[in-house]
Amino acid sequence: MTGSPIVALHGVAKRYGTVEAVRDVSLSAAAGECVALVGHNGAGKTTLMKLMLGLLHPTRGSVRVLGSDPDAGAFAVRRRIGFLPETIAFNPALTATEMLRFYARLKREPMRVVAPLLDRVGLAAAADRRIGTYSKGMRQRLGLAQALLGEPALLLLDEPTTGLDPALRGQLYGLIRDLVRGGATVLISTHALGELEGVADRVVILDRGVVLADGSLGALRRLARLPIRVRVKVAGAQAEAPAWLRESGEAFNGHHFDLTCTPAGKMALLRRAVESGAAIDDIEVAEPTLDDLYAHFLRAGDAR
Ligand SMILES: Nc1ncnc2c1ncn2[C@@H]1O[C@H](COP(=O)(O)OP(=O)(O)OP(=O)(O)O)[C@@H](O)[C@H]1O
Repeated sequence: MTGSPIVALHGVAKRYGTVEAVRDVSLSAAAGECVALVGHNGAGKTTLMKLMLGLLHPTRGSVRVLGSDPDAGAFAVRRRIGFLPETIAFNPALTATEMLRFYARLKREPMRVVAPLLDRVGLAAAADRRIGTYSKGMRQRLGLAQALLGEPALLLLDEPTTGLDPALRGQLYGLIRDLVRGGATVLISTHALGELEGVADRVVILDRGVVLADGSLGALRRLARLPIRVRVKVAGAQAEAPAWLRESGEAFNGHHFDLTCTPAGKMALLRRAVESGAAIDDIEVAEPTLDDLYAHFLRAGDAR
């Protein structure tokens, strides 16, 4: 990380009455970094974003955004932040152009930025249609255009892919990657760790207000050391399979054996299977998925 972080939280807690929504959270995001906040419902993702926006005051700890305390609410800082809330309600009677002009005025941005922004999010052709006629994906893209007003240095996107089909999700993540390449810092909250490959530089896994893990997907995979599953299909009957396979694998479905190995042991296992020659018909290797990784950290959190 170079320079001072764009977002820095230290020992942050937030209570709503008796509910401890966030407990002792420390995290940071550098310029040009995409950080994902991943957690189930109620994990504290939205609360963290609201703290970063200065909409909430922490019960404990410190929050710094773009070098300032967001609680102070300085306009110069707020205009450099873009926010896409989890649910955004637009006036259905207005067109996208009218709506975005309204938001541009609030952010003191010139009207000339509106048309290029709508083009950037793929809404140029529908710019003068009433928002009431828009699909969920189109409304979400309009929400993103609103968040992008003023070329923000920091973008907070609260569950931006909820309700989007896989193609639209891919487009949204493409846009996010472009913004990050352009130097913006992006924080995305999501339930779906599986979507983040190639998008998030870092992932912060949250559960019930606590950070369970924080690192790149590669680092989290190394930390979790989840086993690799290998399914071996034998050519003949299971009883005639090579002894090493019968001893170390679990017979499955008449012609298969299921085995697990560590990443370091994978090649040795595959060589052994290949050396068994015609006795083995096929080998399937299933690396742990991101959903497996997420489940692992949640289990580890439960055990604490
Ligand atoms: N204004 C509030 N008053 C009381 N409790 C609240 C308030 N806002 C949030 N909470 C509680 O704080 C906890 C964290 O909520 P938060 O909305 O931050 O989670 P989240 O991870 O964004 O969840 P989701 O994925 O459902 O949006 C939850 O238990 C929630 O019920």
